Amino acid sequence: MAVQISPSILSADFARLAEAAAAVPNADWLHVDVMDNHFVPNLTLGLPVVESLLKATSTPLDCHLMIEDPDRWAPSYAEAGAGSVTIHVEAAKAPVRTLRQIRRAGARAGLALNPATPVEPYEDLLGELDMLLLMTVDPGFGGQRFLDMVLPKIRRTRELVDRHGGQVWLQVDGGVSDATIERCAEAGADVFVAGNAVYGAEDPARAVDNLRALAAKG
Ligand SMILES: O=C(CO)[C@H](O)[C@H](O)COP(=O)(O)O
Ligand SMILES: [Fe+2]
Repeated sequence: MAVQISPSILSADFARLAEAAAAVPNADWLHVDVMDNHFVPNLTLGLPVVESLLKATSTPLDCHLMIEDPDRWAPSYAEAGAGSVTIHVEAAKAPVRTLRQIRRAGARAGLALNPATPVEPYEDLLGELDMLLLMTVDPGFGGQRFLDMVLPKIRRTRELVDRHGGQVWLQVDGGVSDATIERCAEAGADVFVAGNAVYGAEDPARAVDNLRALAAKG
């Protein structure tokens, strides 16, 4: 699968989200971090902002829900028009039902795993998924240091996914930068979220191109 880059608007200016979207016309997705101050100790944005963003950009939205009770909230993001909706396995009580609802509403269904959550117990869920998100930091904040300890899990997940036909995208999120993206790609990731590495750069679009080129090497 070709490399995909999903800049995280968590690292952009929240008063200028439409401009942040326009700054990366070469991105495959815009990554939207929804945090509720319960599942993670930070509060960001919710459905009304996602609805406004959908009107402001044609880049598909990759919504990463770091919230309690995703079973209740996730389908609304898909119904609103998000291209991809990812729920955390640590928070979902009925992940299969919720993933099916996301797909039925026309979005790609994603399942996210924290760094300390093993992937093996979820092998049977692969058929319900369009994307597996392996967090490479503990979720909650942008600008954290990439956790190398997740690399073996990325490798094992790539093997699992390939054994099941290779349809499921493998996304990494957290501390992905010029310095770490090749290692992630080499381990088997194909969708790369980057917040600080894109919006902390002087030229965000150039940063996307650089990340893409480095990932393609890995
Ligand atoms: O989900 C997230 C944090 O929980 C963000 O998507 C992630 O941290 C991106 O920011 P950065 O690339 O700066 O680490
Ligand atoms: Fe994220």
